[in-house]
Amino acid sequence: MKNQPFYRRLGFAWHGIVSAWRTEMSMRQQSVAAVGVIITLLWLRPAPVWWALLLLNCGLVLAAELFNSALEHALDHLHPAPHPAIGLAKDCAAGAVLLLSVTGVALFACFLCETFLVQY
Ligand SMILES: Nc1ncnc2c1ncn2[C@@H]1O[C@H](COP(=O)(O)OP(=O)(O)OP(=O)(O)O)[C@@H](O)[C@H]1O
Repeated sequence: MKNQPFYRRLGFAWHGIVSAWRTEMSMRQQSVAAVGVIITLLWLRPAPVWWALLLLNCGLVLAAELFNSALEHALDHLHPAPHPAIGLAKDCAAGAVLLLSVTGVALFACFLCETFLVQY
């Protein structure tokens, strides 16, 4: 399955995103939050640096969520029985999503402060 044509690899990646959307509630929640950020950017039209920072953070959260989901699928398949190492690995992956979500909220708060408190 290595070195497939580009359109097929795109299909595999799209399949992963759609599967995560269907099976993971947190993926759907993070996607809704990202859409909210995009709507806010389109509404307030801030400086390009805010677009870059906020879109980058949204992308990082969703990518971390996909990695988290990938790890869960692989671990559950390879070792279905409970084990402390499996639990710790899943907790670390969830921690990565949490950290990026916290930076996203902090960034969004800074953006709103600059827009509504500093400018007006
Ligand atoms: N096989 C296991 N052995 C030990 N602990 C586990 C195991 N599977 C899950 N856990 C514990 O349960 C938690 C939740 O795991 P689960 O696979 O249900 O993820 P989830 O609730 O779908 O998380 P997310 O919302 O990030 O997708 C893990 O973070 C871990 O602490």
